[in-house]
Amino acid sequence: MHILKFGGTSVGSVESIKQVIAIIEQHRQNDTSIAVVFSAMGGVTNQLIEIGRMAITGETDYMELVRRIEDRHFNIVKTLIPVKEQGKVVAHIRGIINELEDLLRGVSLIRELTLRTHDLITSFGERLATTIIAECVKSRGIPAQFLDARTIIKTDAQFGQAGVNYTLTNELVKAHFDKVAGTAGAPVQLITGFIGSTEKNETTTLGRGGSDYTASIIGAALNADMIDIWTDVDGMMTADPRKVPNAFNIPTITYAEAMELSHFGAKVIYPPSLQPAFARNIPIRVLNTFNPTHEGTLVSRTAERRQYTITGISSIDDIALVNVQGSGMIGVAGVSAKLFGVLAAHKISVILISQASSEHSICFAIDPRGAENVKAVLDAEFATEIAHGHIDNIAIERDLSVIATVGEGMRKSSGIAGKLFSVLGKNGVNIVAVAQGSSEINISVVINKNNLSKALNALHNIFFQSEARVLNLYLVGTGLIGKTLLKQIFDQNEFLRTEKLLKVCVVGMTNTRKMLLAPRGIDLDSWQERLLTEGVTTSLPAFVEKIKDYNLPNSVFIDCTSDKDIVQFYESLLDANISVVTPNKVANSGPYSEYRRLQRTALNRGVKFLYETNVGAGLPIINTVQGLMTAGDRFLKIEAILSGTLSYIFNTFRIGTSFADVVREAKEKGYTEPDPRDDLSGQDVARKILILAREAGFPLEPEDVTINNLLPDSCLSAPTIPAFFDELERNNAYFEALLTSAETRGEKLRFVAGFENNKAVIELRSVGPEHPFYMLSGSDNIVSFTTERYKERPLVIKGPGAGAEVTASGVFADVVSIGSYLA
Ligand SMILES: NC(=O)c1ccc[n+]([C@@H]2O[C@H](COP(=O)([O-])OP(=O)(O)OC[C@H]3O[C@@H](n4cnc5c(N)ncnc54)[C@H](O)[C@@H]3O)[C@@H](O)[C@H]2O)c1
Ligand SMILES: N[C@@H](CCO)C(=O)O
Ligand code: NA
Repeated sequence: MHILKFGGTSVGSVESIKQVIAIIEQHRQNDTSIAVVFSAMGGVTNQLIEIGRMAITGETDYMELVRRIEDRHFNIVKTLIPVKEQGKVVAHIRGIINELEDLLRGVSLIRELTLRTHDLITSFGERLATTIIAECVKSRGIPAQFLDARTIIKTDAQFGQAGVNYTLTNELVKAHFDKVAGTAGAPVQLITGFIGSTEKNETTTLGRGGSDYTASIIGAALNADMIDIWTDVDGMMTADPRKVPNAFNIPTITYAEAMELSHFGAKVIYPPSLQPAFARNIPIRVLNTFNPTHEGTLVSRTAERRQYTITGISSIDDIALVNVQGSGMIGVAGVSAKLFGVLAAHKISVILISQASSEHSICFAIDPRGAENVKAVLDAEFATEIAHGHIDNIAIERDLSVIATVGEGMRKSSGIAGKLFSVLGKNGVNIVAVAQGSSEINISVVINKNNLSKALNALHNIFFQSEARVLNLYLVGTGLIGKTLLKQIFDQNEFLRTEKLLKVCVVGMTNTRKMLLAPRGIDLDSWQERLLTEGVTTSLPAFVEKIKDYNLPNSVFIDCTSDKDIVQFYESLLDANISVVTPNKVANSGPYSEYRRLQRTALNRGVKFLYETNVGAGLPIINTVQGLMTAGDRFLKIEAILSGTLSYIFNTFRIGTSFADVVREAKEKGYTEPDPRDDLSGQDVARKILILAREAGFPLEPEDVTINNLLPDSCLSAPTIPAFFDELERNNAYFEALLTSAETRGEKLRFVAGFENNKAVIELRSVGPEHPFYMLSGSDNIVSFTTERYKERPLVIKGPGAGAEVTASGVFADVVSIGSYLA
């Protein structure tokens, strides 16, 4: 025997009832013997409750609502039953509605609605729906029979949520089905869900999940092979898809997991109502009436081997936490008995409990709507203890949520809690309380409500690993480097997704004119167009505020400008657990205290502040210095060529050519700063040697760097970039003289930065063929580190140190390393 149960949405309309009939026919063709349980048409139960309420207050409009219910049912008859049979069925329905109307007249006369009558009124929903569907099924030539569950399910008289008398019920169910099996054609039993009756034949209802309960009771009594719960979603999902867009179907789940998940708000099934079936080890499938070929979710005692260590993540979005603490609780037996005794006596349901072994405090989560009441109750109950100072005031904390991570795979497997806390920590989600039962299949954490969506998505992303981890990027600056970076991300996305399980998603971008924020991602093959058409006027403060508002997990802010004002936002971004990656040197080359503060903030927040491209573009210079420092080496001396622009210029400039033209070429090749005066003045190199010295452990200030000027004063003071180029033209002889003097000695011009004995000096030198800096070409940078461990021969890094591709690539590598760190 196979039991099918169809919920309210499955029997809510003509179309869905057609689906239901098709599913029943399918089973008949497969020759399975079935019994089918139905809920009321979607919305009807609530309408009946409303009608009852109106009837007691004497409002007569309730008849209007009754008419609407009647029309909805008649409409099914008219569309799904052949005309010649309609009269009989309409009369039948009319008869049932008349009974309801008589009952309501009684209620409105005596102005009283007992729970008993309330149950009777709501029973009409299932009775009407099942009657009609039975007629529809029969009219299709399928042998079928309407079965009023009140004749087989016997309960006590606790109206509203009646307790089932299993002994009697099981006997009646078996007897009925035995009799049916002996009847010619063995008609399919179409059964009203939700209702039963007392021994005195008074109508009762079975409470929440009532029709599932009916299916479960009958299935258990008949020892069914399977129970199918047909609903309007493809089974249970790994998380609520409204909160976690990447949630997906769970193919198999255990009873225990289903129970844990549903307690935390996964509403597809209500497992307590399936208890009779669980007890008999009857598998249950959750299926979609509107997508009947989908495999849905199989709920059974053991789940098959899983791909993931956890099964699902669920949440209760709004809870309050009550904290009872005080020195008088330590080592005193009976405090918790008293506490929870009082809560039970006041019918206060506790969602989660946590007590640390110090016994100094107990906290528990409750529905926030009851918080005031709980406080009053506990204040009264513990008045003496509070007065004597044994217990502090009862404290209530609100605006919290609880997230449950559930799965049999967590049992006896280490590292899961570690992963969970680490992900939340790296995303700046503070954990207010924690609970894990010894069953180990549920770890629950209480967090601030405003972090709920971020936490759910971050956890889902990390635990369901076959899905790539998402990095959310915000890019400021879509100039040379920014644009190249976007192109590189676009080209590399597929590789990152498949090989590194990393999904890099650009969710915001801005330049000086427009900004665009799209939490669902911006397509990188058309970002220019989108920024132009959908972007709004740039406001950096607004951009940063939005980033914080979105509160997306694994967020990275990328500053691809040379702007001085953006830097002020870094700290607050890091503070909000957003990593920062930048080729912009401004932040790291201001006062030492600011440099230090950013480092500290990132460290304290567990996020990253990365700037490899501050020195030597994509060359691994910063990482190398940091590596040596971490391993305890000590820096003695740094000597370097750190300007790609100046390297290119002195490798290209010849007597008889224009120095200004060579500078223009460097700019066109993408080597110069947005303002090339920064390169030629030595400012850019000064910043770099300052940053290197700081990374090497020396707290240098900008004024500790001496720049021996390369340029004549008139060039240095040029007010605009065009004026600067004019001055370069005018001073061509000066640059030729420099070059000639070097060449006559057989040497080359090199703009060298040196750091030794706490002093940094930058100057133009001419070096001979024996010098390691002689053999450089193009935009090459070179840096030579003399350290305690690299003393005899220095550690040298050399290669192109400027240009769009190599710089963007260095920024990209920083971004990807954050992806690995967060994983
Ligand atoms: N070119 C290189 O080889 C190289 C190497 C290493 C580091 N860098 C650094 O990369 C950074 C970017 O250089 P680039 O050549 O791409 O510059 P760019 O002038 O081409 O681009 C700068 C972008 O930033 C935007 N921008 C500037 N201020 C802004 C603000 N306040 N708000 C929003 N957007 C703003 C501009 O609109 C533009 O899109 C600089 O800090 C530079 O020092 C460059
Ligand atoms: N303008 C810089 C870019 C690299 O930081 C240079 O020429 O070296
Ligand atoms: Na670098």
